[in-house]
Amino acid sequence: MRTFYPIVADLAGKRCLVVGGGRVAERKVGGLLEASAAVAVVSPLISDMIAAWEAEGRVTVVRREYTEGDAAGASLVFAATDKREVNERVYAEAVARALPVNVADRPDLCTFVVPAVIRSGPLLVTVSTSGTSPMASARIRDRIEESLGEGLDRFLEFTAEYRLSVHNKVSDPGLRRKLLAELFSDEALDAVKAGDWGSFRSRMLAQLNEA
Ligand SMILES: C[C@@]1(CC(=O)O)C2=NC(=C\c3[nH]c(c(CCC(=O)O)c3CC(=O)O)Cc3[nH]c(c(CC(=O)O)c3CCC(=O)O)/C=C3\N/C(=C\2)[C@@H](CCC(=O)O)[C@]3(C)CC(=O)O)/[C@H]1CCC(=O)O
Ligand SMILES: NC(=O)c1ccc[n+]([C@@H]2O[C@H](COP(=O)([O-])OP(=O)(O)OC[C@H]3O[C@@H](n4cnc5c(N)ncnc54)[C@H](O)[C@@H]3O)[C@@H](O)[C@H]2O)c1
Repeated sequence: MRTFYPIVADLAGKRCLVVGGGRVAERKVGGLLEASAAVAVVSPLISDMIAAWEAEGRVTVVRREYTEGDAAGASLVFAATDKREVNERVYAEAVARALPVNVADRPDLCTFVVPAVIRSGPLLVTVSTSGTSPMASARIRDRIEESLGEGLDRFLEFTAEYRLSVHNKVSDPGLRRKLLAELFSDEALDAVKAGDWGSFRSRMLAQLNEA
């Protein structure tokens, strides 16, 4: 089995090439837009969603078949056509340019795979089966999402601010660790899941005041 290395990439403003404009390409484009990438699609036909993103100026579409050279200037390359031979040519160009490449119908050729994700504010949970079982990744993601509940984004906003205050106010490393451990306790996460962490928040703020 291949063992992948996980990274969380900043693609804001980076040119990402998606070859193909169908269902799979649309999912990849959607994920790239969430990360504010500069997405270029090359495909004779595109889905309605990709056309809508193009109309909003969020995606550049070139309506023709892929030709060698399309990957110039890209940071990431996605081969997502329904033609195995075209996907292989996209792969070959990306490899020749030493670019990371994802090939929709060939996990063996992917130099990176795309995980199933949960986003909540700054939180990003990613699930991968190392290319072997994508639907399992999606279902396991769903289970994790259920276990977290809603409202984590606001809690994480609070914890980021609280953490900064602790760092600014408390110099003793032992006390810092104690305050932060309590902030990320099971009790807190359970209260967030129940949608009722107001009293927990007040208690934490009072503790910080006294520290
Ligand atoms: C997680 C997710 C992210 C995303 O795409 O954004 C993703 N696939 C998703 C869904 C999904 N994909 C497929 C089905 C139908 C059921 C099935 O066939 O199993 C479903 C389920 C559905 O549609 O619900 C079919 C499929 N997928 C691949 C092949 C090729 C092959 O295996 O040969 C085939 C067969 C095509 C054929 O029939 O020929 C390959 C890949 N798919 C991956 C990612 C990478 C491995 C991820 C990992 O490590 O786990 C990898 C290797 C490359 C890549 O695409 O990056 C996304 C979840 C979306 C969500 O968030 O809900
Ligand atoms: N990785 C995944 O998550 C995943 C999931 C399902 C299917 N697949 C595989 O991905 C591939 C695409 O599936 P789909 O459902 O998006 O297909 P689709 O039929 O919806 O779309 C195919 C797209 O490829 C474009 N295309 C065809 N020839 C082209 C060329 N020469 N240059 C540029 N674009 C070209 C078409 O215009 C069309 O937009 C299939 O091989 C499928 O087996 C992968």
